[in-house]
Amino acid sequence: MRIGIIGATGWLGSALGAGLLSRGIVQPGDLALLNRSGPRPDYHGHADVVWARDVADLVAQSDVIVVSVRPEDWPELALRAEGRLILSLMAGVNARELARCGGRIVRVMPNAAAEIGASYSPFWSAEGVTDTDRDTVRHLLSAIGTTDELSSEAEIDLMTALPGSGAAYPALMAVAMAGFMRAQGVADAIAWRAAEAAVVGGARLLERRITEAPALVAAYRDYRGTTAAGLEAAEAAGFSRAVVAALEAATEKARRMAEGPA
Ligand SMILES: NC(=O)C1=CN([C@@H]2O[C@H](COP(=O)(O)OP(=O)(O)OC[C@H]3O[C@@H](n4cnc5c(N)ncnc54)[C@H](O)[C@@H]3O)[C@@H](O)[C@H]2O)C=CC1
Ligand SMILES: O=C(O)[C@@H]1CCC=N1
Repeated sequence: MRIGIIGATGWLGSALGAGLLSRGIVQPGDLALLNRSGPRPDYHGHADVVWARDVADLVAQSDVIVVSVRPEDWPELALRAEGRLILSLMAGVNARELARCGGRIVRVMPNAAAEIGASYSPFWSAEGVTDTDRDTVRHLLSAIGTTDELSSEAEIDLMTALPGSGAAYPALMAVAMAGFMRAQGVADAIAWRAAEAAVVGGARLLERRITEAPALVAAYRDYRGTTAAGLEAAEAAGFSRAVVAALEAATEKARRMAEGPA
């Protein structure tokens, strides 16, 4: 099966291309790539991938087309892809709009952990997508992590807010934590290591047991010690409310983008 990636050297397109090649899901000669800056002599260690001349050339050389350009760049693509399976990674471009290209539409919401094969990339299939297409989608997404099929397109907007945000909120928390340490006079490198211990070490502790998070919070609270004091102050300052507000704002933005200009 020939795969085409539009936006192949961008953040996500590149991560997907790397994952597809390194896992042998696609052979280099069956991977057609398009970007704005033109062909590169090396693509993730491969010289023999196919660089398309333009969108029409990419479509001609692909059975499945991954659209990994930013939402604002979608209209200018003027994609015509009759009979092709289209995987759109774009936030806020709805299936009705995508269907104008003539292909069978699947919307996927990956995240930046695709870079390390750890994206959770739920997808939603529009009308006309077959069970064979679904198998193809699952197979391709295994290149960057795990997936589930969603039952409604509306859930894609929710998935755009989370998990689409990827490392954004952990990074924001790390910035605030390291900032506190530095403000107390702690050396830069040590301040960052302290933040890393909480954000990265904490995340690793929760890996594959995230449903135990409430019990973990309760366990810390039970000490009635320093962390309990911190958790209480965080909640009093609106920590959980801030998380919900962030996810509401991101979901709302995705919905507004999908509705198009007022
Ligand atoms: N970066 C992220 O964490 C996530 C991004 N997404 C979605 O994935 C899509 C891609 O995002 P990123 O990879 O982060 O963006 P990016 O800006 O890193 O990559 C987009 C690439 O598309 C290329 N491009 C734009 N117009 C083109 C055209 N006409 N022909 C060929 N190439 C063209 C750009 O030159 C760029 O390299 C976006 O629609 C975004 O909403 C979804 C989930 C997470
Ligand atoms: O921030 C964005 O718009 C992209 C889409 C989802 C995550 N990142």
